[in-house]
Amino acid sequence: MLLQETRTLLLASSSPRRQELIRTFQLPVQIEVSHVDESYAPLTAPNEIVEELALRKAQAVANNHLADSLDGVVVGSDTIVVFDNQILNKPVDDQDAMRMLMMLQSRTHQVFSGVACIDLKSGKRLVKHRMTEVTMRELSVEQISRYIASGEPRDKAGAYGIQGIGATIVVSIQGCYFNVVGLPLSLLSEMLKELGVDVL
Ligand SMILES: Cc1cn([C@H]2C[C@H](O)[C@@H](COP(=O)(O)OP(=O)(O)OP(=O)(O)O)O2)c(=O)[nH]c1=O
Repeated sequence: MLLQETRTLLLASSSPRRQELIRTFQLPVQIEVSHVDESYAPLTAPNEIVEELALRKAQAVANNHLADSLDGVVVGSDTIVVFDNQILNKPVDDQDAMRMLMMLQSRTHQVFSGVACIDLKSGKRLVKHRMTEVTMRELSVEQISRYIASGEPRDKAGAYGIQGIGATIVVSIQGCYFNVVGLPLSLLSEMLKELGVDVL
């Protein structure tokens, strides 16, 4: 029987969630944090923002391997929350988290995640995104304050984490759950397949 050649996935991310999620593929994973400028032009559409930033992150790591012979695929990702045409990134402080959660409670918002894959051998680049709709329950200022005090909102787009105690404030979702957590696994596995890497 021919053993399938295993190629390394280079995850261009500092996000512990993404690191944990990509390991579910049971493929060799290397983490290489990319330090890129995450600014974007005003009025850029959400899908374009997440695709552009995912590619920027992946490209920065790919550039570090131009001279070596590493046979792998670099994966970059970016997640934003969109409510009423407003883009919510990670909150800058607790007050910002309060502003975001007051806006999101009792309503439905969109979560966009972009994924970029760069094949180091062929140079082929793929960039796609997914969108998930999330509906939050009604929250009082006191409940939001207690949630912020838990520390969970701090490093998350939209100031909540569906995978943590934030699960209790989400009523329903439509679309991919992992897209909300920061890495849409079914989309990523499809993209890897296109580059010749079979997860299953
Ligand atoms: C909405 C939501 C976001 N998030 C997280 C995923 C991302 O880590 C973060 C969005 O910030 P990003 O800028 O996409 O990612 P990051 O800075 O954490 O990591 P890196 O750029 O190095 O890859 O929000 C959750 O963990 N749970 C959620 O429910």
